Amino acid sequence: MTDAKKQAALDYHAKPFPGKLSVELTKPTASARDLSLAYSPGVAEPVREIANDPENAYLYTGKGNLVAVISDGSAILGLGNLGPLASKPVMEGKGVLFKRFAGINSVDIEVNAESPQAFIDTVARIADTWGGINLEDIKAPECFEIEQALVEQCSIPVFHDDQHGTAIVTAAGMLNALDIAGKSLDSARIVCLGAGAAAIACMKLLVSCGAHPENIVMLDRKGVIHSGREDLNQYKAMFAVETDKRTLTDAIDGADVFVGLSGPGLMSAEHIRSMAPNPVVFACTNPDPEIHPDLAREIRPDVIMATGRSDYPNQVNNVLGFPFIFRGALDVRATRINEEMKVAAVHALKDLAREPVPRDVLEAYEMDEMTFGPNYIIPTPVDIRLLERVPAAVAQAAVDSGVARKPYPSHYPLRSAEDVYGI
Ligand SMILES: NC(=O)C1=CN([C@@H]2O[C@H](COP(=O)(O)OP(=O)(O)OC[C@H]3O[C@@H](n4cnc5c(N)ncnc54)[C@H](OP(=O)(O)O)[C@@H]3O)[C@@H](O)[C@H]2O)C=CC1
Ligand SMILES: CC(=O)C(=O)O
Ligand SMILES: [Mg+2]
Repeated sequence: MTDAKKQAALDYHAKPFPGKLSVELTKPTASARDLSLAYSPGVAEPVREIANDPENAYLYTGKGNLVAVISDGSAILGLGNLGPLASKPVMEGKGVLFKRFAGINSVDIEVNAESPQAFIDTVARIADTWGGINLEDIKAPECFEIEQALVEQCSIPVFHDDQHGTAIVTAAGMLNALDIAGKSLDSARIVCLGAGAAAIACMKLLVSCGAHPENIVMLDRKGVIHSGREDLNQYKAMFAVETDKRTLTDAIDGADVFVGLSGPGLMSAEHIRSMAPNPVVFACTNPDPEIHPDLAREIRPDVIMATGRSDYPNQVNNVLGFPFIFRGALDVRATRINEEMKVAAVHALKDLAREPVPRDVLEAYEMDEMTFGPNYIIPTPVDIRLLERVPAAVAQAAVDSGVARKPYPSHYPLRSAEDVYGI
């Protein structure tokens, strides 16, 4: 970023007052009567009702439309382990996106935990008062153990966004990009740089969608994850292949697809030059991708290029996933976000990209045209149709797969993030 853009980003967060979120009141508080209902003595009535039946928390508190965004700051974007406090702008940012795109209230919680177990215990102890828990920017491999334990211990959806949100959006974009490139997932040769939270989940979901594990070469800091390595954790070991390739240079030669979920600037001009015709490059590290899109396009005019950023075409970023997935899950009071719900979200996102783009989206992006093709493989986050389609698909999948505690919402499809209660 230029110095001017860096300053603009700091000013945005600092002025006119610090931070990006605020709490608002939803009931009148002007009179003594109002206060006697909102607080003492009136507040005792819902307390008694909830003590009698915990389900009443959905009726008398904001629980049903409230998600906790929880991090330990151990993998903040691609910036690394900078700790809980430094993660707060990102977690507030996730809250902004929950509210802006899906009308979901959220509070960020940054946990200073000395171990995965301490983190699990902290979250498990507060879980009951939320509608859902969005885990964010927790590094691998700890994130896998943390998420699994919390899914098992909690009766509300627990979703590690960097794993599943990223994987859902990547899979949707990938299916479209390969289609545009005249290729298919089941025969594509895929290189994944990174073997952490996002990378492992993305490759797992691509395999569920039709990619062949033997066509995937994954790399971590030590190079190619191959069957001869003895330093692999169980998650990386799932992707170990028999190969004599050892470096990114070896692996990328002739590859159809590059997925970067690793660190900035790790893909060189030589790497992209050596890829197969019509290469698909998802350089998804934030804020600075594995290769700059301008450089990628200059070297490979035939590339289908995506990044995690808002300021270039094809934003493959979990912002297209978590607000809408939680919307659907909350609205049917799902006990978890299962594979069926994730796959439903993939297809809703993928299919929407193939429809004509509304004028207000073009205006928001200052474009005359966005048409399904190399520069438009996935919808943009401001597309209101996401709120209509993705929660509906997720909610239906939750009902069909038996994890919904309420029927498919009668007020669906949703038309506005300001009107999500169906009142
Ligand atoms: N666009 C999007 O929506 C999203 C993008 N991301 C991006 O993905 C990246 C990873 O995030 P996440 O999975 O949560 O983090 P993790 O810490 O869980 O994983 C990071 C992975 O990157 C690997 N890595 C780091 N540096 C290098 C390197 N020089 N060469 C090869 N591999 C390297 C690490 O290797 P090792 O295992 O050896 O340490 C590790 O496997 C971040 O940059 C983040 O911004 C994440 C989520 C969403
Ligand atoms: C987008 C996101 O969640 C990340 O880069 O970590
Ligand atoms: Mg993240």
